[in-house]
Amino acid sequence: MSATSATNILDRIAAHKKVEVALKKEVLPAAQLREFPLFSRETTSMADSLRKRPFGIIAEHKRRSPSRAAINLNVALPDVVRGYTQAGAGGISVLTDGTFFGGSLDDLLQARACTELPLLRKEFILDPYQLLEAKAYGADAILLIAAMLDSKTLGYLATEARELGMEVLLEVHSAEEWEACPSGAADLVGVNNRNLKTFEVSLDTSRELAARIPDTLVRVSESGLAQPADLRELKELGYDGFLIGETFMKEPEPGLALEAFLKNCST
Ligand SMILES: O=C(O)c1ccccc1NCC(=O)[C@H](O)[C@H](O)COP(=O)(O)O
Repeated sequence: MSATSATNILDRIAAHKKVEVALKKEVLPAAQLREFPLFSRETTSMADSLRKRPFGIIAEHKRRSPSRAAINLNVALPDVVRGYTQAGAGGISVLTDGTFFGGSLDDLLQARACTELPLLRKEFILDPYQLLEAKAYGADAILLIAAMLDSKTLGYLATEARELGMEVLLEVHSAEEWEACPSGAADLVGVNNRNLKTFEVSLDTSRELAARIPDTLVRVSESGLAQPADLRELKELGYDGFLIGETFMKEPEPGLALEAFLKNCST
């Protein structure tokens, strides 16, 4: 996709999501989600899992994306999730958006059946209904994107997620976005290196924001991480976690790719 057509990707996703969520509420009322067996499951802390590892990687299941079209349509999700688990991931991110990323809530459910690691529901969350879905399908943590939410909605969704026992990964793209976030809304702060207007990736975003985020929060660098040396540098700057999708998913066996990557992080 060209930079021009990507200019308003978050706006386009948000417009689509509003319609999608309204339809889903008609088909499956919120009260029924609360009856799902996993709804009462005790969650696992993504923050703790990342912090206890030398390099806490949240490895992502990602078939395709607006910036890359097809990344890997040939691997089975259970193989990816089991491979990531065996390789030493600190957590797993599952993209559940269908239209733009080719994911689904069924992917999250399958992932839950394949690992005890904390699972992040990677979704464009605008409505508390999506939090109920996340819990019902096995998530331990959810993503809130500062660029998509006003401060009041962000604070409200964060509180609701915590009441359901899930942690909040709050994603920011700039210092301005971070400063505008309500305090206390995040358990983990994700600094996204991908500019969602141009799709360009620059680790300078993580470098610039590192010192602005207090070390009481788990700092996660997201997107465009392809080299173990990048992780070593960002760890020195204070990052506890690293969200990585394409680098592993573009390989025939993403789990083996993560295993090799982690070996090189420590050498
Ligand atoms: O990846 C995209 O093209 C994208 C476009 C628009 C909104 C979000 C997008 N990605 C979501 C993510 O946050 C990444 O999948 C995640 O950080 C992993 O990134 P990468 O390691 O570069 O696959």
